[in-house]
Amino acid sequence: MSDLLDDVVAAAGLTVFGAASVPGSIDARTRLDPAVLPLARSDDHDLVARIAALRAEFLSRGLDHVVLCGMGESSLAAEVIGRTLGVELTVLDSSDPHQVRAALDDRLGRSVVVVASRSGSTVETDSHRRAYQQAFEDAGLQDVGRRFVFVTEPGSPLATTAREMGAHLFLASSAHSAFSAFGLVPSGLAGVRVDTLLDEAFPRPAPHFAAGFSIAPPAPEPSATDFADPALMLGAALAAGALAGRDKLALASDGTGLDGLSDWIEHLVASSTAGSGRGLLPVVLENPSSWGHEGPDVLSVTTGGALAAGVMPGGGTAPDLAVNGPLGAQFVVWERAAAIAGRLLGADPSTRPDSEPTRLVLDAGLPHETPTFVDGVVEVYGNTSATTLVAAVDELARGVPPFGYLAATAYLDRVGDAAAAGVRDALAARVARAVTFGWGPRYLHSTGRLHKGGPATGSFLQITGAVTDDLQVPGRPYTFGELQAAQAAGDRQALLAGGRPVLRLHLIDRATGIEQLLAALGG
Ligand SMILES: O=P(O)(O)OC[C@H]1O[C@H](O)[C@H](O)[C@@H](O)[C@@H]1O
Repeated sequence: MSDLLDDVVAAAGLTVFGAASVPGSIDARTRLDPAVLPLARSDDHDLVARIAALRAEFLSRGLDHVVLCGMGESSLAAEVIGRTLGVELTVLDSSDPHQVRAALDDRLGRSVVVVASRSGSTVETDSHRRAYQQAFEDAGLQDVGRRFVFVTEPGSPLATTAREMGAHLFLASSAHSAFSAFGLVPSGLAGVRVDTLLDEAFPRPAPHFAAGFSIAPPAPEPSATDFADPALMLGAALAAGALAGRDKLALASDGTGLDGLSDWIEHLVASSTAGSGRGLLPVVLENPSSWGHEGPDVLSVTTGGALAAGVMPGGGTAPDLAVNGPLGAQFVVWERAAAIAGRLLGADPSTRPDSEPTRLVLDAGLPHETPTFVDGVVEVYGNTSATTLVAAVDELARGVPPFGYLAATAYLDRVGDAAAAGVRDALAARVARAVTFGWGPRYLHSTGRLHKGGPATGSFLQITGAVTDDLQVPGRPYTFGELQAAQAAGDRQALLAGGRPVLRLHLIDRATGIEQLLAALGG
């Protein structure tokens, strides 16, 4: 792959430079031409100061637990920022009733809730807002509206709700970005020094961000290499890789601290290249040498940058590309690179996932299905001739075409049932195909679009679980459990209608079922 990158770079007249720990390193700290810096918006100039003032107000009221309700781009950047910088932020992007209940039960009296949605109409986010409002009222807390912070676009229904509730409101008037209010408000309220993050992203002097930030003395006249553009190199490499058949983008942290970044990149790349018919399938790996890091259809990329020269990430496994730099610089480079790759691949950036399947199921009622067979605590649904759990999964995997992929999706509690994520590695070790893992409904907002809109080379293993403690969505005729079941059923129906094979495993007992599944796959 390094040859491919070299060709791309040479063709573009660029030079790769930086402290390369591996061939193909891209230094995300490389200075960008100020003319191409994004986010030249005057309305953000006081954002940092507003966030700091609001945090101080909350702390003075004893509100020190920040919950973020938002799906996809509206929560992923803030989650990565908090995770990377070690600042606690509770992210709620699930319809699982157990996960929602656990969040509501966690320090409710000390909680502030950030409701983030660009459109203001995303069903999960609206449901979370309703659940928190109800819980605050039931607990007899005062000034409920002032415990909410809304981040949305001007004119969205959420802006109206915020005003009606007397809540704090941040209007983000441009496209999603880690550096917009969507990334900065929740993380800043939770205690992240957002000015430091911005400094990492926009090396000084940054004329577009001058107001609100300290301004360094003018830099010396830049040399030609200072303006080599890592985003252009990375974007060109991603697109060139996809066009050359490397359409699985294996993403891993190099172990130097940017651990949640791959999930954010997954969403960014999937949404930027979906709709092109030849999108890149992001495959988030546990580490650089996990199953799935190599293959003729794989472009492997690590992110990090604190490794000494010559030290390979992941205990000696060299990736095709290494993108090095601190978190802020990574955000800038990846956002632009994904847009460039999408453009080169002919993607339509305006496509959004279809929420119609969920709505149809909610309207018509959940389908009545009978398991094909039951193995232990796992009900198996789908068109299979197998009679055991492992045989059914193996049969599904055998049907994946060469260079296709197997996507495992889990409509479970991603905190309480976290062990289910181990299914990815276990499956990948078993089948000679790319294997992805996504929590439902979170993945519907990112890779879900590729599953249905990309090449029809995927097979799908959907995992659902028994709900023992359901929760009503206030003001709606359904519970969180019913919403979750409708999302899972809607996705199954949409996949099957598109001719994609689907096997569903329903865990009658979640913890035992996960253990049983992992044991079966490892056997
Ligand atoms: O911010 P919202 O309007 O609530 O949208 C949340 C998510 O919805 C859709 O899934 C979009 O494809 C995502 O890119 C977006 O992040």
